[in-house]
Amino acid sequence: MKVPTRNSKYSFNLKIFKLHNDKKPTSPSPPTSPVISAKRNSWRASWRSALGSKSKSIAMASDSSSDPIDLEAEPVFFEHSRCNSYCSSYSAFTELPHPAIQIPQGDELMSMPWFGMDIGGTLTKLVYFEPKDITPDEQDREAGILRNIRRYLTKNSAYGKTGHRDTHLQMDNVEIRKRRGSLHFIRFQTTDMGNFLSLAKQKGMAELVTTVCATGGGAFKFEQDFRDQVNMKLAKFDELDTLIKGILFADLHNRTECYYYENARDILKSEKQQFNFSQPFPFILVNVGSGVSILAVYGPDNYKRISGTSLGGGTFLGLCCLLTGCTSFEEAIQLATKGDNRKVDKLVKDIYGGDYNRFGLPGDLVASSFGQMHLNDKRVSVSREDLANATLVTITNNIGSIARMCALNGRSIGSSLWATFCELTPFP
Ligand SMILES: Nc1ncnc2c1ncn2[C@@H]1O[C@H](COP(=O)(O)OP(=O)(O)O)[C@@H](O)[C@H]1O
Ligand SMILES: CC(C)(COP(=O)(O)O)[C@@H](O)C(=O)NCCC(=O)O
Repeated sequence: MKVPTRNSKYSFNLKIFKLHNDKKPTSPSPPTSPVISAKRNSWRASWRSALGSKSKSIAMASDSSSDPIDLEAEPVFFEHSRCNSYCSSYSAFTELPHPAIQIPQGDELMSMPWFGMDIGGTLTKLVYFEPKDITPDEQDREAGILRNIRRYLTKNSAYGKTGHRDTHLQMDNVEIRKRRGSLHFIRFQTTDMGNFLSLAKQKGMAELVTTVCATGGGAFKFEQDFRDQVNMKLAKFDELDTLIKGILFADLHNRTECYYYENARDILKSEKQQFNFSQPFPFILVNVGSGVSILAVYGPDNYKRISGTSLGGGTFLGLCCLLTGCTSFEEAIQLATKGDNRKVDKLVKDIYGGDYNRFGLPGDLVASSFGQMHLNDKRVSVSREDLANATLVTITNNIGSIARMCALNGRSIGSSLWATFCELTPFP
């Protein structure tokens, strides 16, 4: 994967690295396409019925185990916030819980308001379902507190010091558990959890909400705080299980969610294009949060966490703050947009004087990230923007390389750890 290095509008949204089989199949041949699409679409049927959707789909036994993974294909992406960070949270209340998860009985999860939370290492993502099909009768019966919460969340886009509603991500006309309404996406710094709990208490949430579906490490870390401060129980769902379900949910409700870059290798010609994610399995999912988890996904309920790296979004932000003195992600990205990593990194041509032809390494390829920064004259001439850009390129290139290595290892290493992966990937 090549990450844009200059003159491009950055957003840190590399979350899904799709290694898809859009290219000609290699030996052995996969089934003919009608069979593939019927099989691959089978997850949609069960998904739709779980969500109570009326749309028709092909219902067949799910088995995508013969699908190859094309290692040469370009990665595809989902918009960062809606489908990735937030998907854990909204899938929590759209999906049935894992059998091992203790879910409260009765109406605790069914009564409004409906919230889902993903409490990550950096950001907490809160999803609120606003019912839009409230009958006059229901409106009369609606408790004052519930109405106030609804109004407070939907009329504002900033809450407390760091709370922010991403209005551009809002999903309207969504059907969940036979109710129709909008999904609102709110985020705040996880370090602000204390303030969030105070605000929740102040708005009367504690009197109305007894259980909230939650994913992410913070669902464990803050469980007791929720109980003690707002008398709320957390129904915990695993973040990676729900991540996959959330992606499928988002794609089902918004077919333009998944995209890739055409001509990705040429930044001037590269163009964002919609990607058809209707036949998704198998794929490699790279979930870039504070750290990075890499999953091989074979079906909605069939995946493995095959690798990870501690060099993730948190590293980009942390290093940028250290190197440039910036204090927010937005600032870091702004700086990176204007910088030039070539003033910081050592390129192949800085070493070879041009391309390293024998192994196909172009002169413009980064040979050594930050490789010029040991030289005083280079150090004094770089800008904060260049340093931010080089940090972004370092982190994203590294994630891309690891993701690709994971796929390649799957082709060549036949260990038990990789058993399913190898089985699903007919390696030539
Ligand atoms: N507004 C923001 N504030 C902080 N980090 C952000 C923001 N927008 C994007 N990010 C990036 O996203 C990363 C967090 O991603 P996320 O998926 O929410 O991870 P986590 O679940 O670990 O909190 C940060 O480390 C940062 O690189
Ligand atoms: C521990 C995590 C799953 C937590 O998820 P996050 O809050 O970063 O989204 C993730 O940070 C991770 O996979 N870190 C990499 C650990 C490793 O394999 O080196």
